Amino acid sequence: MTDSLQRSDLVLFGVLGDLSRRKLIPALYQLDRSGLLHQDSKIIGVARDSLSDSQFEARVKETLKTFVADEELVDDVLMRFCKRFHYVEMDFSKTEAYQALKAAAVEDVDRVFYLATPPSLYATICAGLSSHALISESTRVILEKPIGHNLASSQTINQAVAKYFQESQIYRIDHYLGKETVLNLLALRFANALFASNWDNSAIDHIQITAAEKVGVEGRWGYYDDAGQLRDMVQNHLLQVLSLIAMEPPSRLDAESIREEKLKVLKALRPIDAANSKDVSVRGQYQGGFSGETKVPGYLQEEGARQNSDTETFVALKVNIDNWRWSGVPFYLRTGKRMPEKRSEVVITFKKQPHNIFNDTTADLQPNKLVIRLQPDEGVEVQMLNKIPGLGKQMHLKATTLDLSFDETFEKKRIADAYERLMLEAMQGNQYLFVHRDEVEYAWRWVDGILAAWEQNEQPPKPYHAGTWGPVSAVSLLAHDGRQWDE
Ligand SMILES: NC(=O)C1=CN([C@@H]2O[C@H](COP(=O)(O)OP(=O)(O)OC[C@H]3O[C@@H](n4cnc5c(N)ncnc54)[C@H](OP(=O)(O)O)[C@@H]3O)[C@@H](O)[C@H]2O)C=CC1
Ligand SMILES: O=C1O[C@H](COP(=O)(O)O)[C@@H](O)[C@H](O)[C@H]1O
Repeated sequence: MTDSLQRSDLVLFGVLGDLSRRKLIPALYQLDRSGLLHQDSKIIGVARDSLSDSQFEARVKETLKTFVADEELVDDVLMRFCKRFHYVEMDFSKTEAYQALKAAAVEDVDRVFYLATPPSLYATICAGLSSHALISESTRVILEKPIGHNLASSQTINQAVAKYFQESQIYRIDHYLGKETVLNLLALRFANALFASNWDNSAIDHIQITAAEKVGVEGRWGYYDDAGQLRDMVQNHLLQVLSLIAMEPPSRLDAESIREEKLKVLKALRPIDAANSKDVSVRGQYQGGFSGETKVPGYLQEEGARQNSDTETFVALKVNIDNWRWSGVPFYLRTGKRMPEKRSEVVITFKKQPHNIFNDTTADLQPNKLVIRLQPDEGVEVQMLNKIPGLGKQMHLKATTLDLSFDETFEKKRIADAYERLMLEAMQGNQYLFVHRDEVEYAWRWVDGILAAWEQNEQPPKPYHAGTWGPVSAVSLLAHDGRQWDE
């Protein structure tokens, strides 16, 4: 399988960090196990701890034992995988330290630099690489999110990186774009005439996008308190999902065509400002409560918490897209920590039939729904009405579900983690699952407007108990329009 693969080597900055341990190293291992790493590809791990190659190898093995299922840890793959690694100790902020990397990266191959570091280091790292002639035309750089804290800081980062890399060399990660089910949105929309012809305001009543997490902020209070749920989840993941659902059909399945269409959606988002933010946005912050059976602390009682923080851990928004296709179709977005369950899904509610000929008192003509379960239990379901079998003049209807679970339909085929797909695509030089600079900046422009409105209107987060679906006002947001969240 590796014959058709392009060789590229990976340099992983921040190889000892949380993201590398939990996601990147396990994902690279899985790619190797699936025969998707070129046989000669090398991985250089870079961080500032002083470790010999054998100490580093022990860390890699320990990471894999923790984050890869026992039955997937195969001895010969593990041996091959560890042989690919080399560790370089360096302080990223010191220009002279890049000499050590230069000495390790002697082969003349395509190279991908993955910056799994705080974004404040991106410019410094790019400058260090450049000063040691480690960047060529074929070099690519992967940037982790968040790209900045607002529009201004994201522009600063993007400009700094652009001094050293062309846009075609920059791969901005949004890991939702690597999820199997998020990609399936493209198949669902553009491979099925059934949906393609019903995908606008003539057929759709409204759309809900939920990304609920059961966990709290865990050990990430420092980072999270500075960000909040709007910056952490809406600015990137939810807006990317929304863009894929709302965009016009791209003419080709390539980076340029898809990104152009997503960008048009971002440009068409109706601003949320001080005049409307109280009507169309809800902020929440969790208090103590229960996660399943377990009692859990509130946000302000988490380890490392600063008292009186008014950072939101929940956001609900009513979003309008001001264009021809979506005029009059609201998109309701919600995302939060410490929800009752982990669930990300898109629910498309179609319009009701204009007239009921059935005269069935047991069921009014409930609208059809298309539910796209992004995670867990990945799948697609269509809710529709059917006749209950039976003789008699009177027809009785029943709400029924056509449920296509990926697990059953595709015979329990393993679903690859988003980072596996994204690293594979970056190493192969395919940019279509990565975010263009303009998308990042338009998303920030819109999000900055919401943040400014919250500040101007003094909209503090409303409390909700851990283990619930957010503050009551999130329910009112839809109730006000005669709708309710899909549970
Ligand atoms: N963790 C996650 O789940 C997610 C993380 N991200 C993003 O990924 C990036 C990395 O996050 P995460 O792994 O959590 O962060 P960590 O702080 O856990 O890891 C950062 C790594 O960079 C190293 N580092 C930092 N400064 C220097 C320096 N000057 N010289 C050498 N090494 C340095 C750290 O070394 P040391 O330990 O010595 O400080 C560590 O190995 C961030 O941009 C984050 O926003 C995005 C989505 C999810
Ligand atoms: O980027 C992030 O995403 C995770 C949620 O990702 P998921 O794939 O588990 O849905 C979130 O927990 C984290 O706060 C955020 O930074």
